[in-house]
Amino acid sequence: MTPYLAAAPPPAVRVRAPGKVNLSLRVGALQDDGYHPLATIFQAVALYEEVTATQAPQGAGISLTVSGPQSDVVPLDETNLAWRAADLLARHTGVAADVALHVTKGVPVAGGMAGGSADAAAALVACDALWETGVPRSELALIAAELGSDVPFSLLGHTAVGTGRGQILTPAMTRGEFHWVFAAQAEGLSTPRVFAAYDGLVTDAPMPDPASDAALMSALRAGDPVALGRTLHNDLQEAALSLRPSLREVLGVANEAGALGAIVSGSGPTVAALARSRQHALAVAATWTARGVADSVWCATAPAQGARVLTAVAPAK
Ligand SMILES: C[C@@](CO)(OP(=O)(O)O)[C@H](O)COP(=O)(O)OP(=O)(O)OC[C@H]1O[C@@H](n2ccc(N)nc2=O)[C@H](O)[C@@H]1O
Ligand SMILES: Nc1ncnc2c1ncn2[C@@H]1O[C@H](COP(=O)(O)OP(=O)(O)O)[C@@H](O)[C@H]1O
Repeated sequence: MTPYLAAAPPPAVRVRAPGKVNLSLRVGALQDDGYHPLATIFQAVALYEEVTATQAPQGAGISLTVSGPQSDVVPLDETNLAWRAADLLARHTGVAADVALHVTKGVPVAGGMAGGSADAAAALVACDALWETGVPRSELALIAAELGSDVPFSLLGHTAVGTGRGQILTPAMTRGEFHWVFAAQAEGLSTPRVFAAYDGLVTDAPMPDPASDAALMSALRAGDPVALGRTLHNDLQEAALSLRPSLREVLGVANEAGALGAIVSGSGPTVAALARSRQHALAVAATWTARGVADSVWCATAPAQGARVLTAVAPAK
């Protein structure tokens, strides 16, 4: 009898990368390059995007599919951050960009939680492994910064201070696990629009200084969620609220539910609430759901690891 020989699967690499919340986001005045200087403290949360990069036939180029929550509103062309990441890495290394990308969404879209940036970080790591380009992490971080200000943090993960446009990172020391709840909205907010609203509200913003967050940093080092809740800060919050006034109620309901702190996540419209424990996180989530102020509610612990390979199928020998 002739043995059945299954075709070997093509080489493929699956990577996951986390979303984030800005524990503090301090924003300076608009610069000539179109960006605002930031002093921010990023924390990666255990809500993950997954990107699978599968070797495509020579000359096939890049293709992309997306699944998961809100995948219908994610672009499928060369504007997608995962696509741009594969293309940029290929140009950088001189490799032919023949790859089929699949993105599984696990972070709210256009929610101020950097889901697209996580896709870019994951695609960089996946294509680097698939193409065996061996680009060091430090160089991947520079490529990541070309794709977006939040992308280097998604590579790094955990908790870090971000300066410059948010791309210059210094890891922060933390203790223990924090319990977050997120109230997401189906309709996102555009990051440039929120920064523009900030410019309209705040004239003469001073240069942001990471030293302003000394109390927050000591709460992180102590693993003290009560102190962390009191020191959460977001300069973009009023701008996001001016564009989406209904978020005030979302913040109010979190406070009624006993959240240790509640803020708009980055440029919004997701609202992040810090809970005392996993049980308390579920209670805050239930209150948001019962009051009908969020389109979806997500619980996640933090900090979470940065972009990393989950599985890899090697080429057939
Ligand atoms: C606000 C933050 C906070 O972490 O994230 P989100 O809440 O949107 O996820 C980030 O600064 C967003 O980073 P990211 O989404 O990567 O933005 P980019 O692609 O670099 O820039 C998009 C646009 O946002 C504005 N922008 C971004 C970063 C910055 N430091 N100053 C800015 O003014 C600019 O108008 C820019 O053209
Ligand atoms: N892979 C991607 N996933 C989600 N959105 C993407 C992606 N690539 C590009 N985009 C575009 O970027 C916008 C913001 O993306 P996202 O990272 O989810 O939000 P935010 O910048 O608020 O954290 C989306 O509205 C979408 O048009």
